[in-house]
Amino acid sequence: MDNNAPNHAPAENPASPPAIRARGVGVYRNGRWILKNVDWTVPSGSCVAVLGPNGSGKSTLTRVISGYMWPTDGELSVLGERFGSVNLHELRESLRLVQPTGLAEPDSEATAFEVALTGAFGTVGLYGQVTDAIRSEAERLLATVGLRSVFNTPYQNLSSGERIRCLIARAMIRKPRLLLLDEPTSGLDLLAREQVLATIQSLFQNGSERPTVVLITHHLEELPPAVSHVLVLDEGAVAAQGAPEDVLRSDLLSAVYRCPLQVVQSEGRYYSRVSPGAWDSLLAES
Ligand SMILES: Nc1ncnc2c1ncn2[C@@H]1O[C@H](COP(=O)(O)OP(=O)(O)OP(=O)(O)O)[C@@H](O)[C@H]1O
Repeated sequence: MDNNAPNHAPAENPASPPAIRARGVGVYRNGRWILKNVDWTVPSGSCVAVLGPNGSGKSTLTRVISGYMWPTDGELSVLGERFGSVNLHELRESLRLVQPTGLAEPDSEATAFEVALTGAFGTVGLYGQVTDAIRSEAERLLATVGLRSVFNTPYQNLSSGERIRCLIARAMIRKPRLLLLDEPTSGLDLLAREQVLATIQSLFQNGSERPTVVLITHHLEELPPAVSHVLVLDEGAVAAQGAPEDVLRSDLLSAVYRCPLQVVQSEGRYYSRVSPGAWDSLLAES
């Protein structure tokens, strides 16, 4: 990796502990390190992105942060609580992980509204007592993510983009302090992708109760302008981290993605353009 790759951790605010603080975090599985020596600090209330190609360790890092995978090495604190001395069950009450296809799929016959309501109880089905306050919060959140017109549509009939926005509304109903979005735009067409990105951006424009958001993605096109810090992973290690304008550089990302590309910036968004003639080198035998 380029020795000039930026490695700027965001400044820590002593008044509020960082949402995530990793020091030398590593994960060893099946005879190799799938995450290596990760130092990373995420300020509370920020929107950050984890970027990297397939197999670079993004999901592993997400699993570690959400307490579903235990690090082999290093120190990790999430929401001010240090792993090893915290009750993970209690910590998970304050964080939410949203994935297009998660382990716990919603009841497909439940309506979008009912799926959003289940977020209040952290269950797949709707078993708890639904109060008026929970109902009105679910309605407000579904409207915020642009799903007012499909309130009563069964989840199974929602489009892929509508489903992920419904899951974001579901995740937000308990006002999590940390929201992990693992490739929320995976498999979406352009409009659906932009609607999800607009949803994430809107979390940062509305209200003071916004959570810290960690967005995991392969593509720099999928970073909303709210992203203030980017962690780039390559083969389980930190390739670079810092402000988007410092990290989303053509040379750095060409090296990480093993593909000559040019990064174009426009109005807070970033786009990659594969360099003309790159295909010749991509098909060259090694
Ligand atoms: N439990 C595990 N045991 C062994 N190897 C694993 C385990 N989980 C992940 N890996 C390996 O670790 C590497 C990183 O995987 P991970 O899923 O974190 O990458 P990723 O960046 O999320 O990839 P993608 O973008 O394709 O989802 C891969 O080579 C994967 O095969």
